[in-house]
Amino acid sequence: FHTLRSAPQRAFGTSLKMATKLTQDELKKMVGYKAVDDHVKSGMVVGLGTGSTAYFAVERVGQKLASGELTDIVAIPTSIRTKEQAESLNIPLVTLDTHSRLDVAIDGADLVDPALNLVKGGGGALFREKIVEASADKFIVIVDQSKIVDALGPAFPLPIECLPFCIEHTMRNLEALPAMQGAKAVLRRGSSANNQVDGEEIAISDNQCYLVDMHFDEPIKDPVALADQINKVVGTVEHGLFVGMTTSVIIAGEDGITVKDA
Ligand SMILES: O=C[C@H](O)[C@H](O)[C@H](O)COP(=O)(O)O
Repeated sequence: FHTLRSAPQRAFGTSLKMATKLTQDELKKMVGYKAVDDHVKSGMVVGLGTGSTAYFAVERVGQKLASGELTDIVAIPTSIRTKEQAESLNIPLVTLDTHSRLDVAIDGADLVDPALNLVKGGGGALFREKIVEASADKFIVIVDQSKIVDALGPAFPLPIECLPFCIEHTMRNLEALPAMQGAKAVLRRGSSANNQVDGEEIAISDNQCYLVDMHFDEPIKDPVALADQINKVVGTVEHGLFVGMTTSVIIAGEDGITVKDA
């Protein structure tokens, strides 16, 4: 997973300062555990996110099921990797085909703006994340302070999952969208948790699709318009803009944990 994430680079300005007190993993664990402790109750249908932060939420669900503190939980994973982690923890799994409504979904994010809009998909899991999280009554986002930005855009590229067929044509059409503001499309290469291919091979998503990362020089002015325009490009499957979906964001910062509600 970490190697797949290496394609888009994030600026870790604030987090380096925090790391002198708590490591990045300790911060991720704090918010992952808190999200489960605060929002997951026995009997719920729970969406399990993907990534290095969501990992700790999945771990916590597994712990609480094993101890008997939680019972009668079923969960829906948002990637093959999360499915494998959940199975290793004996978390009972179902799918959207049998459970179309979830009580809660918990996941990380690559960027969070002041309106709690997100960029997701740095780990390539955005389609399964979006279909699951759009079906949840509550969507809880867990991040460390480094993911909080004034506006989506330059701090982390926007991933778009696309069908492989004539990918260069689709990339040109994405670059030409008015709300794309001249962002440059880059086909993601390198390892993926799914196909375990290293080097210059094109990264393949869990859905056997390609990932195109849109690199912005300036803040995205209108995420709603951009999401709408991307959805109309033939050849795209889903994009990493999660607009108007967040219920709460739990943030680990140098002064402890804060919660922002939508
Ligand atoms: O595809 C990956 C997901 O959208 C992740 O939730 C996102 O990339 C954040 O991952 P992490 O918690 O590892 O920074």
